[in-house]
Amino acid sequence: MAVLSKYIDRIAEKYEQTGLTKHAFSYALVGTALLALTIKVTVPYVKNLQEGSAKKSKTKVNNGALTPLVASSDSDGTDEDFKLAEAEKLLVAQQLKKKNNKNLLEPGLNKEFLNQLSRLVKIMIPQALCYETGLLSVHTLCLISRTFLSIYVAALEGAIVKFIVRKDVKQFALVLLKWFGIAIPATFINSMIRFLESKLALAFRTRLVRHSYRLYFKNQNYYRVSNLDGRIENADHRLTEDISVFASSVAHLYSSLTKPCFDLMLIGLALMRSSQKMKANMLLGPALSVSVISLTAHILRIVSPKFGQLVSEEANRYGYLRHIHSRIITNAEEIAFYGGHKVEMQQLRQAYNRLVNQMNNIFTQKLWFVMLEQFFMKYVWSGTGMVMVSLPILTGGGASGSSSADGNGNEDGQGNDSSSSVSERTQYLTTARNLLISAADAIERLMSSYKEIVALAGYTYRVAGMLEVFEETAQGIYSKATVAENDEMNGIIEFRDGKPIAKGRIIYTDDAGNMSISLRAVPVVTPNCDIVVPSLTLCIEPGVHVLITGPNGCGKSSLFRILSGLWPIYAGELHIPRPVEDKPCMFYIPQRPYMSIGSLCDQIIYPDTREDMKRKGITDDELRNILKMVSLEHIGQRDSFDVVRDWKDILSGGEKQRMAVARLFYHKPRYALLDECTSAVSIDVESSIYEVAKSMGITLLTITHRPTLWKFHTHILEFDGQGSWRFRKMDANEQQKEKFLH
Ligand SMILES: Nc1ncnc2c1ncn2[C@@H]1O[C@H](COP(=O)(O)OP(=O)(O)OP(=O)(O)O)[C@@H](O)[C@H]1O
Repeated sequence: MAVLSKYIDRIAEKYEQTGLTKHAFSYALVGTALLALTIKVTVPYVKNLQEGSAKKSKTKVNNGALTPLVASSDSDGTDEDFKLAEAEKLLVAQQLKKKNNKNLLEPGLNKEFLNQLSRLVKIMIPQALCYETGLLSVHTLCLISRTFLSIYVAALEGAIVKFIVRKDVKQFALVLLKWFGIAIPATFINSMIRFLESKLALAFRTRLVRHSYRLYFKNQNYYRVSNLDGRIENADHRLTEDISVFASSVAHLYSSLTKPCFDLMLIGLALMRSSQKMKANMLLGPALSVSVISLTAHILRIVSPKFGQLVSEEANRYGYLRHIHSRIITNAEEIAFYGGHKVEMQQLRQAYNRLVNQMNNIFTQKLWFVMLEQFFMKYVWSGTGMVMVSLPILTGGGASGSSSADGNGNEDGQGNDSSSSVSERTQYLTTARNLLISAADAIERLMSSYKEIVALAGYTYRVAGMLEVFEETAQGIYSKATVAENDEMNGIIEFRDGKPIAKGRIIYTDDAGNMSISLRAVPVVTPNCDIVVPSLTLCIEPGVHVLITGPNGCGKSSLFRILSGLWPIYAGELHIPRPVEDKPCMFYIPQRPYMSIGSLCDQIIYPDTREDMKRKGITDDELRNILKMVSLEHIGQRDSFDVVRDWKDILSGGEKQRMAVARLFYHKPRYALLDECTSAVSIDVESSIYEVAKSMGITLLTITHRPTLWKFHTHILEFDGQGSWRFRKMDANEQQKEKFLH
């Protein structure tokens, strides 16, 4: 810098000889620098504008097609970027549409935030006397002790400087020793504050997690939230990441709000006391500092970006990125068979790019805000602090008298007086300076906690929103963006506030003599409110084995979802026998069986636990026998019942289906809902499975496309795919259908 200015000076001198003054030269230099800066800022902006309009015109020419036209002159890289940007825009548009549909408030420091926060606080601190309030009390005690220690340390440092100025070695050594002594409790309390903050965050998180897990598993909410309701995209992210960040920021905010408040209160008192000692005006300094701080805080509040919204959007995008990753992991084999890595990678890149864009946006907004914040806090406040500290000395009663005595070069006694007053003033100045630094630090933390509060609003919105949705879906209140009300539905589905009302009833029968399942005018309606079958009325008695047929998408599996209570019943009545302990009424087996985490035994008894199995008095030998019934005895011989393996990957498709049937034989329900559950099992094993099931007294409701299974059924329910259906007894010829087909 110095070399540069010398060089500029020399050039200016040269030009002075030609008649150009130094002033004119410096004006020209500053003007050129400003012009260069303006060009640097405006040119990229104008370029961006031009590119934006060029892209717009490109898409217009394409007549609104989703993929934009690719100009032949463009390089590959630009085309790729352009396509990604377009795909990203589509994603943004989709999310915006969803947001508009949700019609929810944006997160921020408002009444809604306070309401949501108070609801969450009640969950995190359920009683006045609990583990959390204990932690909070100890934490508060530590914070107060820390403030007292800071004031004491500031006073000690003032005394150290006083004894240095007085050249009093003995006293200096004594105070220094005290200063070291106090360091031990001070550092312990500092570390304790951090420890308690982490413990508090974990305690809050645990309460929230337990509460939300309870809700998540209430009334099959884990299914309803993702299948029947469209408000929460990634429940897993909200249940893990968001709750954790929310709990940490609440705990952090507690200490970053309370400690500065204590600091300010006690430091203010200490400062006033030391001003009083100096016989100066006690109120002038605090009044000045309060007005400067409130003015700067007001300016900062006005110009502060909406961090709450920004953080919430970032969390959304991060959640989406994780969602895509987990989809790829879940469907890795299918994607690999299709060779779909290009499409999947593009989707990942898009999701990542959207996250990066949002993060960049936050960084840019933070850059200018932090600059202004630092300017106020580091310079404006320091200046005010200097004025505050000097005011008692400049306006104080004792100061001027002693300085004039000093100046006149008085006798020894007066000389001693003046030197002691100088050391007193130095002590005051050092103590006041230290206290002011602590106070400034406290105010800075208070101001930055505003940002934290706004960010917390974002997390509160996501966590409280999740709990709200869980509570609603548990009660059967769903909201889906794709649901549209139209005239055709009016007779069947009733809408209130744009949401469909499930008016149908499930009635559990306790009559041991009537164990039939009956549907009375029940419509089959999808979660999007599409009516698949307008009205279904039938009665299935025990021993009435029903074969369900019809074209794809006609509502066969949907009927099972209604019977199992997964989908709401919008009208009519469903009568089912009340499930009694140890004997479920219905047991559903899907085409793609689910393998749980655990041992071979856990697979067979799912969803029972080992304790349930013991209680029912079922032995390992019986399990072996069940495995034999489904021709899986080799698995039982290969592994012990207790060995834990990844059964999803170890068993073949057919073996997994047979394992699912083993569960049926273990539970022995009244009715079995079999949804193409033996499609990968060989025909001979399949036939023996059906025979065993019937011999166990299980009534079969089977969806199948295999004619070989017809003979095991007595009735047939046929859907035509247009909403009509027929339920009738099968005739003898139909039962022997397989023979006719051969
Ligand atoms: N979760 C869902 N959300 C919205 N619509 C759904 C959902 N599940 C199924 N549907 C729709 O409901 C209709 C009936 O589906 P269902 O699964 O009952 O068909 P299906 O008769 O079992 O067909 P397939 O023989 O192909 O298994 C279909 O049009 C399907 O698109």
